[in-house]
Amino acid sequence: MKVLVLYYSKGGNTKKLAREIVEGVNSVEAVQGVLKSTDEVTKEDFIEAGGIIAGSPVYFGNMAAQLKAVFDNFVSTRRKMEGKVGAAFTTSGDPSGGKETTMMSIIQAFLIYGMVITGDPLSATGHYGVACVGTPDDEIKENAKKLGARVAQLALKLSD
Ligand SMILES: Cc1cc2nc3c(=O)[nH]c(=O)nc-3n(C[C@H](O)[C@H](O)[C@H](O)COP(=O)(O)O)c2cc1C
Repeated sequence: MKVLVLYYSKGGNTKKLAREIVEGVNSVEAVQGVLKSTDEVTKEDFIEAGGIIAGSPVYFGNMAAQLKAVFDNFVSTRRKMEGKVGAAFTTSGDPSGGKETTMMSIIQAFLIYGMVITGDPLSATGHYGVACVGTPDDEIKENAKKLGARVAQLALKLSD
């Protein structure tokens, strides 16, 4: 079982979070994390994954155009994505700069792909996903690993 960790990052903050999340995915036995940027990802990565955790910097309270373009361009995979797990992560510049609205924009795309959404577990924040201002600190990195592990566990269960 593969879980795709997909990200766009210009300055590196969101990429740092993605790296922690894929570690969490790989902590679950029988699940392989696949870390891809929006430049690298292919339609096969979508189809082969049991779950996708997608992240973007907050751009005007929304996901960056580079991630939106992947969802737009991969629409032909939609019928093959139903029932897979989807989750979101983000980094922002300002504390109230739009982290939740950005994660919701990613979650909205997953819903329309027919996917099953999860937030981060209650042992992390129990909210919309993993998010931070700027570069992730140690606590956020732990939460990122927990989100990765949760999606991996759910993807395994849903594939039964
Ligand atoms: C075009 C653009 C729009 C942005 N819009 C917002 C915003 O609406 N709210 C916010 O808090 N930060 C905003 N930021 C700041 C980024 O979200 C923040 O610096 C982020 O951590 C960058 O991630 P990266 O290092 O992975 O590229 C914006 C940055 C850019 C370049």
